[in-house]
Parts: sequence; C-alpha cells; structure tokens
Amino acid sequence: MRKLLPQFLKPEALQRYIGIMDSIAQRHFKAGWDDRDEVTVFPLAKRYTFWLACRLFLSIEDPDHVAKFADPFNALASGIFSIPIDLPGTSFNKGIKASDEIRKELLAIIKQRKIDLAENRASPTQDILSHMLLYTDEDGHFMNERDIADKILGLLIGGHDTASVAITFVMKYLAELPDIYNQVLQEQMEIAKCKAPGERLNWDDLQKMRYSWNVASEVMRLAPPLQGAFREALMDFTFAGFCIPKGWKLYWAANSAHRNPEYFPEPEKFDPSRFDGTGPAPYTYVPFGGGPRMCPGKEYARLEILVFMHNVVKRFNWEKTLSDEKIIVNPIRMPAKGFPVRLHAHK
Ligand code: HEM
Repeated sequence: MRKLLPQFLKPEALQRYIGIMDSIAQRHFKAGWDDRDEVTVFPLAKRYTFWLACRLFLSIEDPDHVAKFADPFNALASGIFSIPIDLPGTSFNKGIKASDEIRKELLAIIKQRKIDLAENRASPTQDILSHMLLYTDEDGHFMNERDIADKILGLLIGGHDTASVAITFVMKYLAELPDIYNQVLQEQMEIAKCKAPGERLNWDDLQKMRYSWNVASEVMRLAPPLQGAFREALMDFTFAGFCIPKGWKLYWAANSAHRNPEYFPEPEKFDPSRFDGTGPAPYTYVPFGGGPRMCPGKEYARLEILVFMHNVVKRFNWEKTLSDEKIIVNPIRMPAKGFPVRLHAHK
C-alpha cells in the first residue's frame, strides 16, 4: 500500500482530474447550496468529498449508486472509531458488516471494469481503479482484485472525514476573519475572470491559488483534522530527558507541535504568511503526518480543498448562525452542530 498509493496520487497523476473535480463541485453547489439561505457545512462537505471519491476512484456518478455506498460507508467510519466488541448491534459489529458489504460491491465493480477495459469500453486513465488494474510491479505482476478492493477502501476511509473537516474549518475561519476572506475572494475572482463561460479549472489555475492554500494550511495548523498517530520505538532513545525503550508505542500530537512558539511565534494568531517561501521547518507542521507513513492523499486533499474554496467564495460570503458552537474531538475535531451558516450570494 505504502509503495503503491503515491503512484496513483502524485501531482502528475492527479492533474487530469481537476476539471472533473470542478464540474462535480458545480453540481454539488447547485444541488445543495444555491437558492438556500442557510446550510450546515459539515454534512455537505462530506457529501462533496464522497461524490469526488466515488467519481475519481471508481467512476461512479449515478446518485443512487453513490448513495448505495454512502450508507454502509458511514457505518464503517463509525465502526473504526469504536470499542472493539463484536456483538450484534455494536458500532464495531455494524462496521464489520458494512465493510463486507462495501468490499463485495467493490469486487463486482472491479470485475466489470476488467471486462470493460478488455473490450475498450473503459479508458486506462479514467480513474484510480483503471490505474490500479493496469499497474504491474517490477516482475510484471498485476495486483489481485482483493488487494485493489482493500486499497480503494483504504483511500475512501483515509479521505472521508479528514478533508471534510478541513473544509468545514476553512469556512469557519473565513466567516470569523473578513480580511482573510476578502483576500481569498480577490485571488479566486482573478482566476475566475480569466475563464471563458463553462471553462473548468485546470492545473495552472490551482498553481495560482497560493494565498488560498496558505490560508487552508494555517487553518490545518490551528485545527488539524487528525490529532496525531502512533509510532513504535525501533531502538532505545532519550527525548527531553526521558528514556524511551525499544518497542514502546508513542503518540505524536499535531496540535501541540503546531502551537510551539519556537517555530510558530504568537501561535494563536491566524497568520497565513507563515507558509510563504519554504514555510515551516521540517516536522514542525504535521497535519498530514511525516516520514515514511505520511498521508499519501495530501496532494489529492489540496486539490479538492482548493476547488471547493474557489467555488464557495465565488458564490457566497456567509456568517455563523451559532455564535458559540462548541468544538468536539471524537476523535476527529469538528464543530458540534456541523457548523450551520447563513449564506449571502454575491450579486
Ligand atoms: C485534509 C485532509 C487529510 C488530512 C489532514 C490527512 C491526514 C493524515 C494523517 C495525519 C495520516 C497519518 C500519517 C502518519 O502516520 O504519519 C494520514 C494517513 C493516511 N491518509 Fe490522509 N489525510 C487527509 C486526506 C486524505 C485523502 C484525501 C486520502 C485519500 C485519497 C488519504 C489517505 C490516507 C491513507 C491511505 C493513510 C494511511 C497511510 C499509511 O498508513 O501508511 N488522506 N492522513
């Protein structure tokens, strides 16, 4: 998984998907945002990232087919973060059943795609599934169907709540910081003005979204979607005067790393310019982790967040409807009520 995934998710492989992301974003806004006065951001952001994943990983576009995945998928996501008691009715048990259901569906899709590729009804570059099916290792071996199903499942899980939470917090900070919102709007409108009617975003447009990405990066510094992860000590070592024996499990925490005043002066201040130039020192900024197990979906997430930001600021500004909505961590950090906002469409 570690060796293979970056191949499918590296910038060169993802470039051709930007136009598709933009057209799905437009459909998403038409269906869930346009003509509404109020929306709740988190469930809508989840729907957007899930539509994208279904299309870009598997070429599933039919809303009924997407819904067929979405329900068991939510059960699976809850099952992953639950007490592991496998008895009927527990979240864990429902999660296992849901993963069996999704895997069965994925295997059916994989079999059909193999036939479609052989009969030239599917394209080798249409999505990540086609890439995986045609990939051979250095000995010329193809990946087996079960492996591919598990990899796609891993991608769907890895990208499910994380990017939706990042989008939700981007909207929250933009609602609270009108100056920052205005600068994002200006950058995005300059890109929008250069497009012909109906023309989709492309790779060059995304490269121009420097300020917007600095803003999203600063949002993920202050509100990292994942709090951290575990590592195992491979040898005895000493850290800050503590002896850590080989084999111990350690937890690295993004939240405290991101608030270290040595690397982030005035850590509570929202300052996107921290990401200008080469940005923070290595391993001080870790929303996507670091080292060999770093998130393979980082570039994919960057694209989907920027395409979302472009589409939302181009259409609206917004204000919070709850002034004191609590932030919960369970285990992903998110606004307790999903961040309801009042929308104001641009004239
Ligand atoms: C803002 C969005 C995202 C954030 C903040 C995020 C964050 C992370 C973090 C912190 C890890 C653990 C890294 C480590 O242990 O060093 C991780 C792992 C992972 N992420 Fe992401 N992720 C995001 C989006 C995505 C997306 C969109 C995908 C799929 C396309 C994805 C797929 C994965 C996978 C498969 C792993 C496991 C890698 C492994 O265990 O080796 N992530 N992510």
